[in-house]
Amino acid sequence: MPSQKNKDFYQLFAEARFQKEKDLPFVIYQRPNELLVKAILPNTSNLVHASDFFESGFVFAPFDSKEKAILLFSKKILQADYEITPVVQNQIIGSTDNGKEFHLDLVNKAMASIKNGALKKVVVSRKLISETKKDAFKLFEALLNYYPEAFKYLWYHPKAGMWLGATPETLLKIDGAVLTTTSLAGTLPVQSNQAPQWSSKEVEEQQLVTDYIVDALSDKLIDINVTEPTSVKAGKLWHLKSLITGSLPKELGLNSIIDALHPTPAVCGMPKIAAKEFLIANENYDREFYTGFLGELNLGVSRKTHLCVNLRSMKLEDTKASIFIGGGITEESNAESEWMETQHKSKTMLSLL
Ligand SMILES: C=C(O[C@@H]1C=C(C(=O)O)C=C[C@H]1O)C(=O)O
Repeated sequence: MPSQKNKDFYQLFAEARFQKEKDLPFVIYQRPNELLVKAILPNTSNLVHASDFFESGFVFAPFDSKEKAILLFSKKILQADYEITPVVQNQIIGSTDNGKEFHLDLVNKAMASIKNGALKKVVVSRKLISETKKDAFKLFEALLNYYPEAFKYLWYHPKAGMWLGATPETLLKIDGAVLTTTSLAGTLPVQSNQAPQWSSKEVEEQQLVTDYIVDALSDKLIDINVTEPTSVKAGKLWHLKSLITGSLPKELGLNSIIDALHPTPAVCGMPKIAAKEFLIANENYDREFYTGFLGELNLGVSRKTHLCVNLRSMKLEDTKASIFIGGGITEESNAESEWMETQHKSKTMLSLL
Protein backbone atom coordinates (compact mmCIF):
# COMPACT_ATOMS: atom_id res chain seq x y z
CA MET A 1 0.00 0.00 0.00
CA PRO A 2 1.48 3.43 -0.91
CA SER A 3 2.52 5.62 2.05
CA GLN A 4 -0.13 8.05 3.30
CA LYS A 5 2.51 10.40 4.76
CA ASN A 6 2.07 13.94 3.43
CA LYS A 7 -0.69 12.78 1.06
CA ASP A 8 -2.53 16.14 1.15
CA PHE A 9 0.74 17.98 0.65
CA TYR A 10 1.49 15.99 -2.51
CA GLN A 11 -2.00 16.80 -3.76
CA LEU A 12 -1.27 20.52 -3.19
CA PHE A 13 2.06 20.02 -4.95
CA ALA A 14 0.33 18.39 -7.94
CA GLU A 15 -2.00 21.39 -8.26
CA ALA A 16 0.95 23.81 -8.15
CA ARG A 17 2.78 21.74 -10.80
CA PHE A 18 -0.32 21.87 -12.99
CA GLN A 19 -0.36 25.64 -12.53
CA LYS A 20 3.25 25.80 -13.80
CA GLU A 21 2.36 23.58 -16.76
CA LYS A 22 -0.32 26.14 -17.68
CA ASP A 23 2.36 28.86 -17.23
CA LEU A 24 0.35 30.57 -14.51
CA PRO A 25 1.93 32.18 -11.42
CA PHE A 26 2.00 30.48 -8.03
CA VAL A 27 3.62 30.54 -4.64
CA ILE A 28 4.02 27.67 -2.16
CA TYR A 29 5.35 28.57 1.25
CA GLN A 30 5.76 27.48 4.84
CA ARG A 31 6.28 29.81 7.81
CA PRO A 32 9.08 29.16 10.34
CA ASN A 33 8.55 26.16 12.64
CA GLU A 34 5.09 25.36 11.27
CA LEU A 35 3.79 22.23 9.58
CA LEU A 36 1.30 24.03 7.40
CA VAL A 37 2.24 24.64 3.78
CA LYS A 38 0.09 27.05 1.77
CA ALA A 39 -0.28 27.53 -1.97
CA ILE A 40 -1.71 30.53 -3.79
CA LEU A 41 -2.63 29.80 -7.40
CA PRO A 42 -3.90 32.87 -9.29
CA ASN A 43 -5.95 32.24 -12.41
CA THR A 44 -4.34 34.97 -14.49
CA SER A 45 -0.80 35.57 -15.68
CA ASN A 46 -1.34 39.35 -15.71
CA LEU A 47 1.24 41.15 -13.63
CA VAL A 48 -0.54 42.65 -10.61
CA HIS A 49 1.33 45.15 -8.44
CA ALA A 50 0.91 46.21 -4.83
CA SER A 51 0.78 49.99 -4.61
CA ASP A 52 -0.19 51.06 -1.09
CA PHE A 53 0.05 47.73 0.80
CA PHE A 54 -3.64 47.83 1.68
CA GLU A 55 -4.01 45.01 -0.85
CA SER A 56 -4.40 41.40 0.17
CA GLY A 57 -2.33 38.47 -1.13
CA PHE A 58 1.29 37.32 -1.29
CA VAL A 59 3.69 40.14 -2.01
CA PHE A 60 7.10 39.74 -3.72
CA ALA A 61 9.10 42.97 -3.72
CA PRO A 62 12.49 43.78 -5.27
CA PHE A 63 15.49 45.27 -3.44
CA ASP A 64 15.11 48.55 -5.29
CA SER A 65 11.97 50.17 -3.90
CA LYS A 66 11.70 52.26 -7.07
CA GLU A 67 10.59 49.02 -8.77
CA LYS A 68 7.11 47.69 -8.03
CA ALA A 69 6.18 44.79 -5.75
CA ILE A 70 4.30 41.90 -7.38
CA LEU A 71 1.11 40.64 -5.77
CA LEU A 72 -0.27 37.10 -6.15
CA PHE A 73 -3.87 36.61 -5.17
CA SER A 74 -6.40 33.81 -5.40
CA LYS A 75 -9.72 33.35 -3.61
CA LYS A 76 -8.85 29.78 -2.76
CA ILE A 77 -5.70 29.14 -0.73
CA LEU A 78 -4.66 25.48 -0.60
CA GLN A 79 -3.27 24.23 2.71
CA ALA A 80 -1.69 20.97 3.82
CA ASP A 81 0.63 19.84 6.59
CA TYR A 82 4.10 18.63 5.70
CA GLU A 83 5.72 16.19 8.08
CA ILE A 84 9.47 16.49 7.65
CA THR A 85 12.02 13.77 7.13
CA PRO A 86 15.05 15.12 9.04
CA VAL A 87 18.24 15.22 6.97
CA VAL A 88 21.81 15.13 8.14
CA GLN A 89 23.80 17.54 6.04
CA ASN A 90 27.22 16.04 6.15
CA GLN A 91 28.27 16.19 2.55
CA ILE A 92 31.20 18.45 1.74
CA ILE A 93 30.12 21.10 -0.70
CA GLY A 94 32.80 22.15 -3.15
CA SER A 95 33.24 25.91 -3.37
CA THR A 96 35.16 27.70 -6.08
CA ASP A 97 37.08 30.94 -5.95
CA ASN A 98 35.22 32.32 -8.98
CA GLY A 99 34.58 36.01 -8.47
CA LYS A 100 36.88 36.24 -5.46
CA GLU A 101 39.08 39.03 -6.76
CA PHE A 102 36.10 41.20 -7.67
CA HIS A 103 34.51 40.61 -4.26
CA LEU A 104 37.71 41.44 -2.33
CA ASP A 105 37.97 44.62 -4.37
CA LEU A 106 34.32 45.47 -3.61
CA VAL A 107 34.89 44.97 0.14
CA ASN A 108 37.99 47.17 -0.02
CA LYS A 109 36.07 49.91 -1.86
CA ALA A 110 33.32 49.67 0.78
CA MET A 111 35.87 50.02 3.57
CA ALA A 112 37.43 53.03 1.84
CA SER A 113 33.99 54.70 1.71
CA ILE A 114 33.51 53.94 5.40
CA LYS A 115 36.96 55.34 6.28
CA ASN A 116 36.33 58.56 4.36
CA GLY A 117 33.02 59.02 6.19
CA ALA A 118 30.65 58.58 3.22
CA LEU A 119 29.18 55.40 4.75
CA LYS A 120 28.88 53.83 8.18
CA LYS A 121 27.94 50.32 7.09
CA VAL A 122 27.24 48.70 3.73
CA VAL A 123 26.14 45.15 2.83
CA VAL A 124 27.93 44.04 -0.32
CA SER A 125 26.84 40.97 -2.23
CA ARG A 126 27.52 38.77 -5.21
CA LYS A 127 25.80 36.29 -7.51
CA LEU A 128 27.11 32.76 -7.86
CA ILE A 129 25.98 30.69 -10.84
CA SER A 130 25.62 26.95 -10.45
CA GLU A 131 23.93 24.11 -12.32
CA THR A 132 21.21 21.75 -11.19
CA LYS A 133 19.33 18.92 -12.84
CA LYS A 134 16.78 18.85 -10.00
CA ASP A 135 13.32 20.21 -10.54
CA ALA A 136 12.17 23.28 -8.57
CA PHE A 137 9.45 21.40 -6.69
CA LYS A 138 11.91 18.73 -5.51
CA LEU A 139 14.26 21.52 -4.38
CA PHE A 140 11.43 23.13 -2.40
CA GLU A 141 10.61 19.84 -0.71
CA ALA A 142 14.29 19.49 0.25
CA LEU A 143 14.14 23.00 1.77
CA LEU A 144 11.24 21.91 3.99
CA ASN A 145 13.34 19.05 5.33
CA TYR A 146 16.58 21.04 5.68
CA TYR A 147 15.46 24.31 7.26
CA PRO A 148 12.39 23.95 9.56
CA GLU A 149 13.27 27.24 11.33
CA ALA A 150 13.28 29.35 8.13
CA PHE A 151 10.52 30.85 6.00
CA LYS A 152 10.63 28.65 2.89
CA TYR A 153 9.07 29.46 -0.46
CA LEU A 154 8.91 28.58 -4.13
CA TRP A 155 7.55 31.48 -6.18
CA TYR A 156 6.87 31.74 -9.90
CA HIS A 157 5.54 34.33 -12.26
CA PRO A 158 5.85 33.88 -16.04
CA LYS A 159 6.89 37.55 -16.31
CA ALA A 160 9.42 37.52 -13.43
CA GLY A 161 10.83 34.00 -13.19
CA MET A 162 11.18 31.26 -10.59
CA TRP A 163 12.64 31.97 -7.14
CA LEU A 164 13.30 29.69 -4.20
CA GLY A 165 14.55 30.47 -0.71
CA ALA A 166 14.77 29.73 2.99
CA THR A 167 15.15 33.02 4.82
CA PRO A 168 15.96 33.49 8.51
CA GLU A 169 14.94 37.17 8.57
CA THR A 170 11.52 38.68 9.28
CA LEU A 171 10.99 42.18 7.94
CA LEU A 172 7.76 42.67 9.88
CA LYS A 173 4.88 40.80 11.39
CA ILE A 174 1.56 42.27 12.50
CA ASP A 175 -0.56 40.67 15.16
CA GLY A 176 -3.60 42.79 16.06
CA ALA A 177 -2.11 46.23 16.71
CA VAL A 178 1.36 44.88 17.57
CA LEU A 179 4.10 45.13 15.00
CA THR A 180 7.28 43.08 15.37
CA THR A 181 10.42 43.51 13.34
CA THR A 182 13.91 42.06 13.73
CA SER A 183 17.47 43.25 13.72
CA LEU A 184 19.52 40.38 12.32
CA ALA A 185 23.24 40.72 11.63
CA GLY A 186 26.55 39.10 12.41
CA THR A 187 27.42 35.70 10.99
CA LEU A 188 29.53 32.79 12.21
CA PRO A 189 29.58 29.19 10.97
CA VAL A 190 28.12 26.59 13.35
CA GLN A 191 30.95 24.46 14.72
CA SER A 192 29.90 21.22 16.45
CA ASN A 193 27.96 22.13 19.59
CA GLN A 194 29.94 25.21 20.56
CA ALA A 195 28.20 28.49 21.30
CA PRO A 196 29.32 31.27 18.92
CA GLN A 197 32.08 33.61 20.09
CA TRP A 198 31.04 37.02 18.79
CA SER A 199 33.70 39.66 18.22
CA SER A 200 33.16 43.41 18.67
CA LYS A 201 32.74 43.70 14.86
CA GLU A 202 29.57 41.55 14.85
CA VAL A 203 28.18 42.97 18.09
CA GLU A 204 28.56 46.56 16.87
CA GLU A 205 27.26 45.70 13.41
CA GLN A 206 24.07 44.24 14.87
CA GLN A 207 23.68 47.19 17.27
CA LEU A 208 23.91 49.61 14.32
CA VAL A 209 21.00 47.79 12.67
CA THR A 210 18.95 47.84 15.89
CA ASP A 211 19.59 51.56 16.45
CA TYR A 212 18.67 52.36 12.89
CA ILE A 213 15.37 50.44 13.07
CA VAL A 214 14.39 51.98 16.43
CA ASP A 215 15.17 55.44 15.09
CA ALA A 216 13.26 54.83 11.84
CA LEU A 217 10.17 53.66 13.75
CA SER A 218 10.38 56.06 16.72
CA ASP A 219 7.85 58.53 15.27
CA LYS A 220 5.59 55.77 13.93
CA LEU A 221 5.09 53.12 16.64
CA ILE A 222 3.96 53.55 20.24
CA ASP A 223 5.84 51.96 23.16
CA ILE A 224 8.81 50.51 21.31
CA ASN A 225 10.48 47.60 23.05
CA VAL A 226 13.83 46.03 22.08
CA THR A 227 15.15 42.66 23.27
CA GLU A 228 18.81 41.95 24.04
CA PRO A 229 20.60 40.31 21.10
CA THR A 230 20.57 36.51 21.20
CA SER A 231 22.34 33.94 19.03
CA VAL A 232 20.03 32.20 16.56
CA LYS A 233 20.81 29.34 14.19
CA ALA A 234 19.95 29.50 10.50
CA GLY A 235 20.99 26.15 9.01
CA LYS A 236 24.77 25.95 9.46
CA LEU A 237 25.11 29.61 10.46
CA TRP A 238 24.73 31.64 13.62
CA HIS A 239 23.34 35.19 13.62
CA LEU A 240 22.69 37.79 16.29
CA LYS A 241 19.07 38.82 16.58
CA SER A 242 16.94 41.33 18.52
CA LEU A 243 13.18 41.69 18.35
CA ILE A 244 11.73 45.18 18.10
CA THR A 245 8.03 45.53 18.92
CA GLY A 246 5.60 48.40 19.17
CA SER A 247 1.95 49.32 18.72
CA LEU A 248 0.77 50.43 15.35
CA PRO A 249 -1.51 53.49 15.45
CA LYS A 250 -4.81 52.83 13.60
CA GLU A 251 -4.36 55.69 11.15
CA LEU A 252 -0.91 54.60 9.99
CA GLY A 253 -0.70 52.78 6.64
CA LEU A 254 1.67 49.86 6.27
CA ASN A 255 3.43 51.59 3.36
CA SER A 256 4.88 54.22 5.68
CA ILE A 257 6.39 51.47 7.87
CA ILE A 258 7.74 49.62 4.84
CA ASP A 259 9.23 52.86 3.49
CA ALA A 260 10.95 53.45 6.82
CA LEU A 261 12.31 49.92 7.11
CA HIS A 262 13.10 48.63 3.65
CA PRO A 263 15.90 48.07 2.86
CA THR A 264 17.25 47.88 6.43
CA PRO A 265 21.00 48.16 7.12
CA ALA A 266 20.95 44.37 7.61
CA VAL A 267 20.90 44.13 3.80
CA CYS A 268 21.72 47.63 2.46
CA GLY A 269 23.55 50.06 4.74
CA MET A 270 23.76 53.41 6.47
CA PRO A 271 23.03 56.08 5.49
CA LYS A 272 20.39 54.27 3.44
CA ILE A 273 20.46 56.36 0.22
CA ALA A 274 24.25 56.63 0.05
CA ALA A 275 24.63 52.89 0.72
CA LYS A 276 22.10 52.04 -1.97
CA GLU A 277 23.87 54.30 -4.47
CA PHE A 278 27.19 52.67 -3.58
CA LEU A 279 25.71 49.21 -4.21
CA ILE A 280 24.08 50.13 -7.51
CA ALA A 281 27.35 51.69 -8.72
CA ASN A 282 29.74 49.01 -7.47
CA GLU A 283 28.08 45.58 -7.41
CA ASN A 284 28.46 44.07 -10.88
CA TYR A 285 24.96 42.64 -11.13
CA ASP A 286 21.28 43.44 -10.51
CA ARG A 287 19.97 42.13 -7.16
CA GLU A 288 16.42 41.89 -8.56
CA PHE A 289 14.38 40.27 -5.74
CA TYR A 290 17.35 39.27 -3.53
CA THR A 291 17.22 41.42 -0.35
CA GLY A 292 13.72 42.51 -1.33
CA PHE A 293 10.87 41.19 0.79
CA LEU A 294 8.08 38.67 0.45
CA GLY A 295 5.18 37.14 2.30
CA GLU A 296 1.59 37.34 3.42
CA LEU A 297 -0.04 40.73 3.12
CA ASN A 298 -3.41 41.32 4.85
CA LEU A 299 -4.27 37.71 4.14
CA GLY A 300 -7.55 35.97 4.92
CA VAL A 301 -10.34 37.09 7.22
CA SER A 302 -7.87 37.95 9.98
CA ARG A 303 -5.82 40.03 7.46
CA LYS A 304 -2.50 38.52 8.58
CA THR A 305 0.74 40.18 7.53
CA HIS A 306 4.10 38.45 7.80
CA LEU A 307 6.86 39.73 5.54
CA CYS A 308 10.39 38.33 5.32
CA VAL A 309 13.60 39.62 3.78
CA ASN A 310 14.53 37.63 0.68
CA LEU A 311 17.85 36.07 1.80
CA ARG A 312 19.41 32.61 1.24
CA SER A 313 17.61 32.51 -2.06
CA MET A 314 18.16 31.69 -5.70
CA LYS A 315 16.68 32.28 -9.10
CA LEU A 316 16.09 29.21 -11.26
CA GLU A 317 16.19 29.28 -15.06
CA ASP A 318 16.13 25.78 -16.62
CA THR A 319 19.27 24.12 -15.24
CA LYS A 320 20.87 27.40 -14.15
CA ALA A 321 20.71 28.39 -10.47
CA SER A 322 21.80 31.92 -9.51
CA ILE A 323 22.55 32.09 -5.79
CA PHE A 324 22.74 35.48 -4.07
CA ILE A 325 24.90 36.09 -1.00
CA GLY A 326 26.20 39.10 0.88
CA GLY A 327 27.61 40.36 4.13
CA GLY A 328 27.79 43.55 6.16
CA ILE A 329 30.96 45.67 5.93
CA THR A 330 31.98 47.95 8.76
CA GLU A 331 35.18 49.72 9.69
CA GLU A 332 36.46 46.55 11.38
CA SER A 333 35.89 44.20 8.42
CA ASN A 334 38.56 42.05 6.85
CA ALA A 335 38.19 41.37 3.11
CA GLU A 336 39.29 37.71 3.24
CA SER A 337 36.87 36.93 6.14
CA GLU A 338 34.04 38.68 4.30
CA TRP A 339 34.73 36.48 1.26
CA MET A 340 34.62 33.38 3.50
CA GLU A 341 31.33 34.57 5.00
CA THR A 342 29.73 34.63 1.54
CA GLN A 343 31.18 31.16 0.87
CA HIS A 344 29.55 29.85 4.08
CA LYS A 345 26.23 31.52 3.24
CA SER A 346 26.24 30.09 -0.30
CA LYS A 347 26.10 26.57 1.18
CA THR A 348 22.52 27.07 2.39
CA MET A 349 21.40 26.85 -1.24
CA LEU A 350 24.36 24.92 -2.76
CA SER A 351 23.70 21.98 -0.44
CA LEU A 352 20.33 21.44 -2.17
CA LEU A 353 21.62 21.29 -5.71
C1 LIG B 1 23.02 39.75 3.20
C2 LIG B 1 22.84 38.57 3.80
O1 LIG B 1 22.64 38.40 5.13
C3 LIG B 1 22.52 39.50 6.01
C4 LIG B 1 23.84 39.93 6.51
C5 LIG B 1 24.38 39.39 7.67
C6 LIG B 1 25.78 39.75 8.09
O2 LIG B 1 26.38 40.64 7.51
O3 LIG B 1 26.32 39.14 9.03
C7 LIG B 1 23.62 38.52 8.45
C8 LIG B 1 22.32 38.28 8.17
C9 LIG B 1 21.62 39.06 7.14
O4 LIG B 1 21.06 40.19 7.73
C10 LIG B 1 22.79 37.31 2.99
O5 LIG B 1 22.55 36.25 3.58
O6 LIG B 1 22.97 37.35 1.77
